[in-house]
Amino acid sequence: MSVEIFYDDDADLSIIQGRKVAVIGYGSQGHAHALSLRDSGVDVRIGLPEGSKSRAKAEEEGLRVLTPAEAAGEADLIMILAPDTKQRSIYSEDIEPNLSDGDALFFGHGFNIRYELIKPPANVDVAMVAPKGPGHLVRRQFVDGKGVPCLIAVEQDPSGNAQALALSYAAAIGGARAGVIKTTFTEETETDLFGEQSVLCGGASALVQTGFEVLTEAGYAPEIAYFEVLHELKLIVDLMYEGGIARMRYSVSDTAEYGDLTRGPRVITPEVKENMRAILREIQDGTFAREWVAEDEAGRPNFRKLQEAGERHPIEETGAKLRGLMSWVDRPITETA
Ligand SMILES: NC(=O)C1=CN([C@@H]2O[C@H](COP(=O)(O)OP(=O)(O)OC[C@H]3O[C@@H](n4cnc5c(N)ncnc54)[C@H](OP(=O)(O)O)[C@@H]3O)[C@@H](O)[C@H]2O)C=CC1
Ligand SMILES: CC[C@](O)(C(C)=O)C(=O)O
Ligand SMILES: [Mg+2]
Ligand SMILES: [Mg+2]
Repeated sequence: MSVEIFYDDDADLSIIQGRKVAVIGYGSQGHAHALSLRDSGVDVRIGLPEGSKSRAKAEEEGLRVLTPAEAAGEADLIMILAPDTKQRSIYSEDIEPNLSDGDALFFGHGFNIRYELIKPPANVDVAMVAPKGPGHLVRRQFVDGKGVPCLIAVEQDPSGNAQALALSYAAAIGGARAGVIKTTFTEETETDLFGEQSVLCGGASALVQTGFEVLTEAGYAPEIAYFEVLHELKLIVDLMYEGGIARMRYSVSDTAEYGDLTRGPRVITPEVKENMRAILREIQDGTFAREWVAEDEAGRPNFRKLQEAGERHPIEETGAKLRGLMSWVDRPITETA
């Protein structure tokens, strides 16, 4: 199945420049969208509750900060970039009462629409602009004249203009420099959850931690294990990013390539593929979404326990020490890029 990919020449920036945009939330994605929209000549205000710790960061950048309800009332395009689990209540309390004919409701991820936690009225456009990358890098790439690819989707289109509006928004945050692919809320949500759980975050973290454990439990120095399975992973992935797996295999030694081809399938066995399929089924049938919403409503006890265990993993102590000696690696995450 072929996809439609759009670039800057396909987008009309004046469409988003003609709207009053409210960005609800100023975290990883919120700050990136808000600052890049502003730098692209868009009229932006930020919606954050009184007392939010993000308020000071947005104000330091000279952005106008209102409450979510005030921002939604003023704007004719509302982009929700608060945590997925908070969006349902923000929508019902602050946004829904402020929606009018012709408004557009935008999302950075399809979770709340796909799992029907938010059901917008028929008179507003509902669309998505989902960058395929962490927000701090979305902003960093924009500032560097580059861009992170984005997915766009349209769920409701009473204006008949929702796709052009989403593409214009994606261009304003740098996405159309890299490529904007048209998809659906369902496809974005399911592939995004699968990617972060199985490969990008869950799979990669578990692979690195397990490799570190195997080496250190066998008596090798933690510093050597860290460089081998974590630090060098970025250098290897950089080659894949630039030229695919083939370029990485071209650059590593024949010995490494033979080990890759013969041992890789012994690590990622058919059982691992079955596990990935089971994870995908839990995403598709709503099991994961129900579990995550219930965990959040219960105050996230299991989430916190697992976070603490991750922070206590010995690789973190070794890594902190080594990164502290490489000033170019230990780059702080900021909200200004
Ligand atoms: N992180 C990423 O890179 C990516 C995220 N997304 C999607 O973007 C959305 C935002 O995620 P992310 O950027 O990670 O979120 P973060 O957790 O980084 O930031 C959330 C922001 O929302 C604010 N917030 C919390 N409660 C409210 C509220 N009641 N009203 C308004 N604002 C509130 C927080 O403020 P405070 O400081 O007070 O907590 C914070 O500024 C999600 O849909 C996510 O799936 C999509 C692609 C990548
Ligand atoms: C990979 C995690 C992500 O989906 C992202 C940065 O794209 C997220 O939800 O943060
Ligand atoms: Mg993602
Ligand atoms: Mg995600």
